[in-house]
Amino acid sequence: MEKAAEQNNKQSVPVLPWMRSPIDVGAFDDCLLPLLPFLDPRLEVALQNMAISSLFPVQVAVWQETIGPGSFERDLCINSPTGSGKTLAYALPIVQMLSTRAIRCLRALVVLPTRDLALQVKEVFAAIAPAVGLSVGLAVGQSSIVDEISELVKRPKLQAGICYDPEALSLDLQSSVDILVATPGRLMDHINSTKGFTLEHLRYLVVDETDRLLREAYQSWLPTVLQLTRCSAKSLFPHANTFLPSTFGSLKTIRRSGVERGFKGKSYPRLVKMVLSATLTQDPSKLAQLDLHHPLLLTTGQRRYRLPEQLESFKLICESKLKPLYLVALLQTLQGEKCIVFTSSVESTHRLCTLLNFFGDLQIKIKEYSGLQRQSLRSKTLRAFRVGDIQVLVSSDAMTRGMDVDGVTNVINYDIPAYIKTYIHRAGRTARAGKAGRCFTLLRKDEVKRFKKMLQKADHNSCPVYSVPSDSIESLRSTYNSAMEKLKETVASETHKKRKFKSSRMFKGKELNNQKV
Ligand SMILES: Nc1ncnc2c1ncn2[C@@H]1O[C@H](COP(=O)(O)OP(=O)(O)OP(=O)(O)O)[C@@H](O)[C@H]1O
Repeated sequence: MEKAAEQNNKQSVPVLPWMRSPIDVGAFDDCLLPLLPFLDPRLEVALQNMAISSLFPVQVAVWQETIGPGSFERDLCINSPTGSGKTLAYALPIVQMLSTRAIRCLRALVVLPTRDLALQVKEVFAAIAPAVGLSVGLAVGQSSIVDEISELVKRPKLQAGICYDPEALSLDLQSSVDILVATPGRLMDHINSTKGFTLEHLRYLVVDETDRLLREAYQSWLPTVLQLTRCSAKSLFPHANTFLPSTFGSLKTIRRSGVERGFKGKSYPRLVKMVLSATLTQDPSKLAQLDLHHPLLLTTGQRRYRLPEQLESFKLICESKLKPLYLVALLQTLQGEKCIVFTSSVESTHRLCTLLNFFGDLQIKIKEYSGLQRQSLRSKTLRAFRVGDIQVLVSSDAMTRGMDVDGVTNVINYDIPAYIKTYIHRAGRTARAGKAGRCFTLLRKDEVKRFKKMLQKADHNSCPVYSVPSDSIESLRSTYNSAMEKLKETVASETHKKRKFKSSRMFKGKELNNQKV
């Protein structure tokens, strides 16, 4: 026992020296808005309109390091549990800092791994930024690239009959947004091809869900952004010979080499980075990619992984083949409370959702949400789930990260997550913002030990068995058998359709190739 605990502790000692002396977010209390030093009164009103009357501890801690005495001098790495309010923790100080800007140009960029997540974060900025005259844009590929460009870049009004120099025109393009929330792919599209889209004035870069974003290269977006925001002789006075509006009035934003102590070789004002996750990586090689300046870690307590305090975990132990029955019985006891059921793959998400919908008398609206679906369908499902038209969402891990849906009181792991990180992100869809929530995990007997060990990594030692009455399982058997029959038929017909579709596409492809020859 002791040996295991010792090993766990050893694992949690970070390799990087700066990670060993973090700011403990746990030492902060909530802070009522009127008591928050330097808060712009216009932002206070905007927050009140969002029904926010005080800031959460992580938000107070970040405020201290940005608007407070910390003055954005260090890059911030924020490791704080799911639902603790990380979005506002970075959005509020950025908006407050930019509230005094004279000329509109792109000064803050927030990058997130998925469209739905980017949309959600944009909503938070959109609720506060207009109060101080700032505008927020979204680059996620939701609309056509042409529409997106017209929202991000302002074109000069041209008068008919006058001949314009195209070179001069492209210099006149200006950003329509101060803050941009983007997914990496669309960001790269704009960097590569949108005239007038520039990162030369960027002052804040937020990498939300950092460990997920660092796991994949996403068209090398990070090295590209870092390269474009690095100081160079050219970026010192980019258009020295032209009288651009951007060189007037916004001199503060022009990058120049700093001579201040600690800033040698860095541009100044340097690009401030804020990186966040509920399971922030401690891997030095991954963090090195971010090129952090004198980083400061903000984390809650000693443990690397933490679950929300209000989360209760339960396990349901059953044979593999009885899992659907236990799930249905559990859903019945939850009586239509908002619930997310997680599976291990997009295929099993589809199968499970189809099967559940064959249990005719459940009287619960159940839909799937997975990476297999078109984005538009996924967003539609999510909207319906938000407003309560759907009560149960069966999801693959596409849903695990960051999604904030009000009123989700239960999370069910139909399949045991492979890692504690996955458990944290799944379970974290409930028990958010200090509210209560429950996470149920269906387990085979032989999985119980592994599951217990996994939860210990997050210091989560209480996970009692949740018993489903055996008579409710028995009463479901006949419905289950007929639902399974229907599922088999549906799967067979879908496989047949897929094959037909595939072969018709191959045939069309061959025809096209023959035409080319
Ligand atoms: N100061 C506050 N007062 C009341 N509610 C708040 C406050 N700050 C944030 N919230 C609410 O708390 C919820 C969780 O916030 P947020 O999505 O930022 O959490 P998070 O830490 O980013 O979680 P995750 O790690 O899952 O992404 C949201 O519904 C948000 O509106």
